[in-house]
Amino acid sequence: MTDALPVREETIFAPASGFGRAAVAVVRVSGPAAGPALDQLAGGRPEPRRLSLRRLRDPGTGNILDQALVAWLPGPATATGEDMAELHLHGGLAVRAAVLRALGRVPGCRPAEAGAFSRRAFLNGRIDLTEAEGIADLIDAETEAQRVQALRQLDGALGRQVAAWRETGIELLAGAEAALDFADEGDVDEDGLDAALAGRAAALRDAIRATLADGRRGERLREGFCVVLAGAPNAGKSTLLNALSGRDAAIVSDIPGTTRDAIEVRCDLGGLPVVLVDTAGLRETADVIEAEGVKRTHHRIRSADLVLHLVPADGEAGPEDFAEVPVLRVRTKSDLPSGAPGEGGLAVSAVTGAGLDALLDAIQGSAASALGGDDALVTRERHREALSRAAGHLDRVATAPAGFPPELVAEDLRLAVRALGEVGGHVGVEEMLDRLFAGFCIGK
Ligand SMILES: Nc1nc2c(ncn2[C@@H]2O[C@H](COP(=O)(O)OP(=O)(O)OP(=O)(O)O)[C@@H](O)[C@H]2O)c(=O)[nH]1
Ligand SMILES: [K+]
Ligand SMILES: [Mg+2]
Repeated sequence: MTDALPVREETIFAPASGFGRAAVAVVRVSGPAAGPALDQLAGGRPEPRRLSLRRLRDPGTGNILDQALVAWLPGPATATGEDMAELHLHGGLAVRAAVLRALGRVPGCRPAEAGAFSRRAFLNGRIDLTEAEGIADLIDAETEAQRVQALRQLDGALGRQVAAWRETGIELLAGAEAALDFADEGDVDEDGLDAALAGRAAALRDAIRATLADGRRGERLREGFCVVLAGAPNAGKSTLLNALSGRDAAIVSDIPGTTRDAIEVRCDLGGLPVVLVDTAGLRETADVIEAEGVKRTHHRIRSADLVLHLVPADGEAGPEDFAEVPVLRVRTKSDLPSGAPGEGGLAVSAVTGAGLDALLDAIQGSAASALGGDDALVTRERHREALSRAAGHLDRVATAPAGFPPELVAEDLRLAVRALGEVGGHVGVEEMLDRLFAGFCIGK
């Protein structure tokens, strides 16, 4: 990132490790007063980038607070780009509270709000927006596949690709601007330039569209593969949710219409994140609360990645209309004598456990084919929206009819570059102007 922003004036501090007692608690400090904070609490700044054992004292009273490992990390080559200090304390609640209190007394120091360290890292150009999102996703990752995807994004896979596209877009824009400048002077072959420009814009558009045609694998992996359990009341949905997740998450009873609110349980199936959703049984009902539950069920079904349509061995199939969502029919209560002959699908019994492993395998298989395949670069709707917009502007350039006003071509390229810049948080035009003047320097 090239847009240099001023270093923040304030110094922030916060525990970097979790809450609750632990062997060690790490407190991080970032900003111009990080050094003075070490001077006042630790009696000086140790050798940079080395952990040193120090007695921490309250700067007001001189009382010893803890024995801690202390690091002095002068900027700008730090996580935030600012001067930083790290205090590795004994992880007791009172120790940490006392040290945080003492830091609060250092002039210019204040507690950090959520995300403040990453925000500074972004503002100081240490990471781009996609890397900041990668950090957040890595911290939130619950399954192996999510961890791998988050780390790939933190490592810059998406950021680098989009930056390369943006570079190409800036080159095209510079070319278009130059053509505009010299159009009146008659020393540029306008038709030839237009054809080349259109061809390169089309290639860039196609590259972006190919990346977008990923079946939303990246977003689904972040959010979890959503499996909705649906069927008539008393089909055994809540019982099956509990059996599949190994948790007593949903209320079960022999009263039809027990479940009203959708109940979600997140699971790890072979390293893949799967969200199981229990829903209200589908039926016409005069009960307003149950009717609201049924409405919510329909909503859940529409946004599902897979619907398990539960049909009890001893009962009716219930409604069959599940729109465009993939449906797996599951015959429940297979321990009961069957009223109707089985018509394919899987048969399970929550009472005997029969068929549960096969059902889990089937769910895992669907999740694997939806989430697996080539590594997805796009992991959020934000990326998808900006990239689609960029591709749309490039498409207008690629398909512009002969004689299309060059100002409008340049404007579309500018908007495409801007949309690409939004992905990584680079939206400045300075860089573009630098390049324009550097690449087309003709003594004007
Ligand atoms: N024999 C047998 N009974 C089951 C099985 N699964 C569920 N049941 C019983 O079927 C009844 C309904 O189970 P629920 O899990 O509450 O059914 P549901 O589909 O969630 O019902 P609603 O929330 O009312 O739509 C309960 O009495 C369960 O004990 C099974 O595999 N075998
Ligand atoms: K029930
Ligand atoms: Mg239920």
